[in-house]
Amino acid sequence: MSKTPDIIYTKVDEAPELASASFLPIIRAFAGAAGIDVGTKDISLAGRIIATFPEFLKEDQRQSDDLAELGQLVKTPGANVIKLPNISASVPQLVAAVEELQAKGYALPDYPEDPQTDDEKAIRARYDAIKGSAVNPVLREGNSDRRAAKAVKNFAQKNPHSMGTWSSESKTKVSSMTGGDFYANEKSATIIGAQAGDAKIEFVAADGTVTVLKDVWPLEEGTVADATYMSASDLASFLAASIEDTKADGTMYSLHMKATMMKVSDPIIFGHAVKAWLGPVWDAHGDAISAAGGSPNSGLADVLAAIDTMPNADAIKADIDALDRPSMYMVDSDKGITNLHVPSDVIIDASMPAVIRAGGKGWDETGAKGDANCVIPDRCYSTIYDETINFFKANGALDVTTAGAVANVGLMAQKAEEYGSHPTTFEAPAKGVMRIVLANGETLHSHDVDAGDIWRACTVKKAPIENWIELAMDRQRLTGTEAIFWLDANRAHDAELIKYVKPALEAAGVADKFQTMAPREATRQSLQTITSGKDSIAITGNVLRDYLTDLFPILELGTSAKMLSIVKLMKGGGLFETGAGGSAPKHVQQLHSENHLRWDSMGEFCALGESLNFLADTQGNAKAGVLGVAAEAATQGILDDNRSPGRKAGQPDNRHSHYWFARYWADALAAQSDDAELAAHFAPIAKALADGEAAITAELGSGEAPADTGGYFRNDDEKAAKVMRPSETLNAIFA
Ligand SMILES: NC(=O)C1=CN([C@@H]2O[C@H](COP(=O)(O)OP(=O)(O)OC[C@H]3O[C@@H](n4cnc5c(N)ncnc54)[C@H](OP(=O)(O)O)[C@@H]3O)[C@@H](O)[C@H]2O)C=CC1
Ligand SMILES: O=C(O)CCC(=O)C(=O)O
Ligand SMILES: [Mg+2]
Repeated sequence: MSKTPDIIYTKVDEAPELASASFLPIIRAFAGAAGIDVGTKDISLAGRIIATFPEFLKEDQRQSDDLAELGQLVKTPGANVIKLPNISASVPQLVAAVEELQAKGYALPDYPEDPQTDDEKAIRARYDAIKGSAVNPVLREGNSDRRAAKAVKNFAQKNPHSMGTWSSESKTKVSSMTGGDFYANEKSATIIGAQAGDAKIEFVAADGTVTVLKDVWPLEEGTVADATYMSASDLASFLAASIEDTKADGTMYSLHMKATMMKVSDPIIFGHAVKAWLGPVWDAHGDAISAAGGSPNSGLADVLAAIDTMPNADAIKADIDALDRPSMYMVDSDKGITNLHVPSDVIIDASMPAVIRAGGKGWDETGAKGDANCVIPDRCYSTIYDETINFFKANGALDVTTAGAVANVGLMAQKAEEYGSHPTTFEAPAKGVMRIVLANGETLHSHDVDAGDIWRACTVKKAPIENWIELAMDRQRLTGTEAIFWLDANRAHDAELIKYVKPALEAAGVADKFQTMAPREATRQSLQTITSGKDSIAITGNVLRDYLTDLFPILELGTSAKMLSIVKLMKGGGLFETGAGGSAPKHVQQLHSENHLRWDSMGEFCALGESLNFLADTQGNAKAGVLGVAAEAATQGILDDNRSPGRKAGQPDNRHSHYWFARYWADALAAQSDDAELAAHFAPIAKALADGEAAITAELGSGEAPADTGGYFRNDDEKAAKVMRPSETLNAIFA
């Protein structure tokens, strides 16, 4: 068996993958000089699709299941993985990726939108496993430590990004249900003694017939197990009312969900919103639209495309146009893409901070800026956005130049909480009872449900909870700052967690260093703390980890892409995620049309330094330590000299920032005295990089439209290398 590389750098999609075409060869050249082997694993959407269907493909088209291999590796002490953001695909994205691969000669099966035969159902199940957030939960075998490196925070304070102004007159608000939601119906318990073992999830129909929905659901001792549901009829009433409410306010309508991460429940909720928006048109034509292949769960775009194929398309569209609706928050007003078009276009962790950063503003169909009604049906976490908006209305926008930082310690390991609930989420088939039956025959939780109610169960295991509390204690001790457990004693699940947290803090004698507050109160207090220039640590569950590590960085730094994002794996390895941001589809479009890549690799720079230092610490690899310290100096150099990419074609872009990173890195290695061999090796490289500056920056170009990388979901490696490594002078230095 071949040796596992010292560091694994993931192959992903979209902008970060394009950036890798330029940056990875540089990393390999530097690491190679120190005898460090950097391998790759393909976790891209296209790669995962190809790995799933070998029997449809020619021998030379097949590829290994790298995600599964990586999923094993992260459970070993030697793991050292740099994980870039990958696509968590909605159905429209998945279908587009399959179509691109088919056009490239991969004889993949079509995605069965409406599977009928057993074969189609089996194919659909295999595709569904690729859908949504299929990667992160597999790799996150540890809890999350996300924060801005000191240098990054200092840079943001000295170079504040643009922020919209907040007025106390703003009509922007968050709207949530007042009952019947997941928050209202949650039940939670900790598994003890004979309750442990394989549980079942069952649906009991009104006539007593029992259907087993999940046969083997292992629940270990100490696991916190929850169940809850959202009433479909309460949701529908709420959505209809929220449209009227938006009209009365004179604002624009927007819906904010996480259809990628919550890949079962949230597309259903999204579908309800599409149906509510279409109102009487859906009532009249819904069945026919469905028969024509239109699925509201896939968004308004999918429904409109189906209508286009119908004989009475014009009449239906006229009815839609005639609806009395408020204005709509747009994803792209130039292209007519509404908030309801595609479920993956408006992802709450990025979309709500965008509205808040802009001073509560969105853009409507005409491209006009205005206030928005931000509809977030469930109340479990919507309060954080509501409170943030209230805070800025009362106090004005955050002053970036003086604000402190909110770091996050997030409970994430082993598919913690809601983000692990996909296999245990069900739409109730009829009126009846949903229940969890334990190994000992006891019913743990049960709910009376109606047809269409969205019921889900989820768990968090004991070891991850204990590890999370320890991580929180470590971070608090190392920083000495305010530290808040964002837990709501009135919420069933949080109350179970508090039973772990309180005694653990008391046993360690540090209870006085921590506070526990419900999300709304914790939001207010954290905003007060950073407004006064101090720092806070938010210790949260998995969903708030996701939301807060975009919300605060986007307010404080302008983007979450610059965050340090460390996952201390529970088996001893390290997973270094690059930033908290996504994969920025807009950036790819800009590269293709203008040959400018505005992706900022700051997240990769930070992760690289951490990964090398981790290699030094865990493997006693002194050369890795020298490279790691030098990489940190290079990151500092990028910040000090403002070498990050500009947004517009013609400005220095991602490729330029990699040149500068290489140069600062080589300078630091040449200048250090801990390793004479490395210093001698890098001295001539540093000189060549400096001497070549004029030629290299000219060759790197930017703004010579268009650029062809040979694909969107699957680039042609040679073409991508040509676009992303256009400087012969630079390439020759690392040849
Ligand atoms: N960890 C992971 O694997 C994650 C994956 N995703 C996936 O990414 C895709 C898009 O997600 P979405 O949440 O819409 O976010 P985007 O990737 O579109 O990011 C939102 C905006 O943030 C800015 N941004 C993000 N990263 C960078 C960067 N490195 N450099 C400069 N600017 C940056 C860009 O602003 P501007 O356009 O103004 O330049 C961008 O448009 C989806 O497929 C999603 O599933 C999302 C989150 C995390
Ligand atoms: O896995 C995903 O889809 C998104 C993850 C994410 O947004 C995060 O962890 O911040
Ligand atoms: Mg996120």
